[in-house]
Amino acid sequence: MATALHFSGVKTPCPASASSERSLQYKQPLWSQRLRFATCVASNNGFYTSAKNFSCTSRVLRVSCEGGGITDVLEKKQTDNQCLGENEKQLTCVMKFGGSSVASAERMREVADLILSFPQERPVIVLSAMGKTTNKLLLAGEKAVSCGVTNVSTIDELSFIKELHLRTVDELGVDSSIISSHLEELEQLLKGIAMMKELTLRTKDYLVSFGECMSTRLFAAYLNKIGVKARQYDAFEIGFITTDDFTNADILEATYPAVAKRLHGDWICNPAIPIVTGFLGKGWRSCAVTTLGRGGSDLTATTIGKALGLREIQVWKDVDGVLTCDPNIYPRAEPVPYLTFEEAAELAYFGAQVLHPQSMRPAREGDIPVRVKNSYNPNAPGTVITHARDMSKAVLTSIVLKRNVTMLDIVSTRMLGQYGFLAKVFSTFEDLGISVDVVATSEVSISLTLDPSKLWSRELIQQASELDHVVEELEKIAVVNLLQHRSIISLIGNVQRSSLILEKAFQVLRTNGVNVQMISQGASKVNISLVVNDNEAEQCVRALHQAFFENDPFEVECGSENGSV
Ligand SMILES: Nc1ncnc2c1ncn2[C@@H]1O[C@H](COP(=O)(O)OP(=O)(O)O)[C@@H](O)[C@H]1O
Ligand SMILES: N[C@@H](CC(=O)OP(=O)(O)O)C(=O)O
Repeated sequence: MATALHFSGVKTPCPASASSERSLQYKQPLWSQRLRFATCVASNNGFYTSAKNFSCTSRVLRVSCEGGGITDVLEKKQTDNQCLGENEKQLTCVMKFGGSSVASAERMREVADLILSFPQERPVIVLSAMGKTTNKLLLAGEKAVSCGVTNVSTIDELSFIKELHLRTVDELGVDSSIISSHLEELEQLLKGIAMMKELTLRTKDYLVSFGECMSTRLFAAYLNKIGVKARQYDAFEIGFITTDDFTNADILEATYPAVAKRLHGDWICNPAIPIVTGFLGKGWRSCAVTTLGRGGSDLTATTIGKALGLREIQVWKDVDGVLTCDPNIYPRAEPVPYLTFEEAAELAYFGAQVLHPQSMRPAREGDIPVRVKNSYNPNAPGTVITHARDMSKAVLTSIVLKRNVTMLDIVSTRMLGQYGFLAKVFSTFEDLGISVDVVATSEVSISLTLDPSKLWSRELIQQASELDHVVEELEKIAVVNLLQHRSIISLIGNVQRSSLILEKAFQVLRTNGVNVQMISQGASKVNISLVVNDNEAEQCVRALHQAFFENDPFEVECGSENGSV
């Protein structure tokens, strides 16, 4: 049945006219009036016709129909799934907003408006914790270990988190009961840590989960308050099944069908925008809350994208996309318009904080484009990451820096031609559970770097003794030189043009008096890695950026037409 459209926002006066098109402006976002789920009908002096071309942006509804003037616009209310049009039965995309995008009530309002400005989408929203909440929670946990139970309530970071979330409740005008039990439980947990004088990896994951659990509840409540039907989900309750590697868990295959069933099923039964906690999962054996590694909400988003076979995965950040280098090292970094999954994965793995290292895998497997956008500057085109792109003109795409890397030079004590040397070296690392980043070998020696993220997840003292242990084990078969405070500079680009890249890179490094201690061209064909001293690394990145992206006479001299030099 057609009923008059009662938007709570005030319509701008719009006299009846002979025009076949009407634009109506509303104070409230139209989406919040659930117009998305309505069939719009235009009335021509009492004769109702299905509106042709019914479109709306956030606050403007534009309706046109054949056969004369429109005097009113009516909607057919949707009450249940029977009313979902065939193409409305699918969610369309996932939009992930990182901590910087939801750092305050004001930012949450802007993000809500941003989502509503895509009325054609039926998105799944993934959120990180507000601002720097995850860091604060970890610090609070560390302080709790030694501060004594009675002092827990005075931990600065706990006060900060409480104040931030309660202020956000107030400013958004939502009910504080949606997060009050979480805040109480958080304090109890910190008291538990203080009592035990211990913060295990498992407890760390449970502790940081409060950040995402609260941000999603706040945001869902706000959407519901402004009339946009939204439903909050804790990822660990809807099928995000992971390994039990606390602080760095991997998503297991069972996740995809479970998440699809839950989100799709709920949408079909009772459509409401899903608001899902990023970063969190549930260990398959422990059944405890796990986390996917720092920045893991990107992986949550791509996992949902693949699970539901969505059209696009959007990750909204505070930068205009993936940039030519870290803007904190060199502010003149430029957005990269297109990347392949392989380039993006390599970039993330080698240290570009902008994407989680594992996040490209589900997107690549599902062949779903990932768009990296700026929530502070939505009009910027951002970066589109797909399976393939035109590489004919590509030389260098981005420069990435990974600091504080440990390098090992391992020289066999045996004669040339001794088989099994490489196998012995790598089995030592396997036994110790340490992964290796960059490798260069000759018949009797290996230089390699150790993945710092695997070491970082351990206590500092443990790290030092693990390194001693590595050296001890390797010294049974080789002379080992442990070199710390190194950096890996990764040149992500078209390795088909490696000679050109290397020629140019080495000229820059020589001019800057930098000695490269190791070089490796990965099998991926998109990455050349150079190892230099930590204290020279940032200067190298800036000089390389200037040479590759800012003044380019060199390419004309060295590059040949077909790309090989
Ligand atoms: N190559 C790069 N391109 C874009 N941003 C980068 C790059 N390297 C480092 N960054 C940093 O990554 C930040 C965005 O990632 P992150 O903080 O994880 O975003 P969010 O919390 O919004 O998901 C940027 O603010 C920027 O400082
Ligand atoms: N809050 C988590 C997860 C995350 O993905 O955050 P962000 O999207 O802000 O990088 C972290 O800080 O690691």
